[in-house]
Amino acid sequence: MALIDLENVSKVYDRATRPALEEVNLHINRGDFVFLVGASGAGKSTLLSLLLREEEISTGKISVAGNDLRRISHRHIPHYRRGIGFIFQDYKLLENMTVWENVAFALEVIGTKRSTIKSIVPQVLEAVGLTGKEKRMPHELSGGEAQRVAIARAYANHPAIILADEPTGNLDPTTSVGIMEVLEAINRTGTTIVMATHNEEIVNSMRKRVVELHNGRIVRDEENGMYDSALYFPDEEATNKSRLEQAVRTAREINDVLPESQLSQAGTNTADKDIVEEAVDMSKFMPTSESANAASDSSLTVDDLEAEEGVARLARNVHSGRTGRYGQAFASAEQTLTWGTGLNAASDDNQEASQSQQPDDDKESNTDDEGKSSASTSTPATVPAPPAPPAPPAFLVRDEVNEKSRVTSQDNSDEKDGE
Ligand SMILES: Nc1ncnc2c1ncn2[C@@H]1O[C@H](COP(=O)(O)OP(=O)(O)OP(=O)(O)O)[C@@H](O)[C@H]1O
Repeated sequence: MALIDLENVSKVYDRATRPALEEVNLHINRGDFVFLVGASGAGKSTLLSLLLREEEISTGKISVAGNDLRRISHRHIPHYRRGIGFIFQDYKLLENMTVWENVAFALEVIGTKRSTIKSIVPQVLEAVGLTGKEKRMPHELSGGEAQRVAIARAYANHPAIILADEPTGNLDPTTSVGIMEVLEAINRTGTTIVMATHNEEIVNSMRKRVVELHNGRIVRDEENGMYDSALYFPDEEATNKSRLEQAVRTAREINDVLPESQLSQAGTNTADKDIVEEAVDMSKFMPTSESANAASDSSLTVDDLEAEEGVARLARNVHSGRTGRYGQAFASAEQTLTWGTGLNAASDDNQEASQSQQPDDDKESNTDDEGKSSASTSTPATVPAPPAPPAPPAFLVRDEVNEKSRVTSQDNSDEKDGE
């Protein structure tokens, strides 16, 4: 059984004229990263609300970690939610608490020991690049920093699942890259992430699984998917995207033989020109077929190569010098791969240092204000080892999901150490 299972799920809100979700079947495995896309009103938030048990399904069945959500009594809902981190578009920080307290509070309410909280909070804050900002109040943070606090809070308990509803919705593209770095790194520790988004750049760059909703129904469920679907909604833009993909593949295939100048001249009308320009732009970052073959097994496909890159490609696309779909001008990649070195495996030294170290608001962190990093790396963030989690919620222990997730995390951390 998958970690998250929806079987013929429908949701009709009171007084609604049509179902918000209709006959939805969806299976999400442990460790998956899933983008939920679709037009406004398609049902993305409703799906997340059902998973969080904020709303109840009308018909069908949802199982999360083996728990039938219809059978969870109201009294047990808070307990159920301990295994799930939730990130909102508008952060929902506690305004009268500092950064440190916001994260600590999330652990306190689930009964985590004070000593454990003292150990975990600095680790997760470091992981999201907020070391040095512990004493700040939410109103003293940039949007990106506030969202990092929200992520730290959601991840502090090392949940098996993180649900995110438009986490970059209020953020500029540069800041969004940093947020996606954090989410990607968390996902690589074994946490399943389901993220509703309208952000085309992110979806197209990261090439994760894409589930598309339309009028409450799933119309597409695609590995390494793109934001637009020419298949289902063949409007001009989607068609152009699809052609762009084709152009990119072609550019890759001929990368070795066709000079860039000739490639640039290939387009004749405006749409073609845009596509070819973008293809040329992207092809600069793509390995030639020779180097790809040398570096990997000959069965490796273009899709495989694309799927490998994720946030790095997002950063490149965002910083390629082009303006974005919404006309933004982008800063350089060096300025935005901000969240630093990730979370170190919790050595005794580290823990002692972080426990004894009082947060210092003026202390320089590797991330200053959002988008002004002192880190001068152009490589993607390293995979963090997860913090040592507090006692997991009983329902996840029962299903052994959290245990497996932690094993995966440990594996990842070991792998990273060995690299
Ligand atoms: N609490 C509610 N009561 C009644 N109808 C609702 C409620 N919440 C959502 N709906 C309706 O359910 C449908 C799906 O809404 P939902 O918020 O899930 O869409 P969405 O895909 O998340 O949209 P957006 O991208 O704008 O956030 C819409 O028709 C919406 O009007």
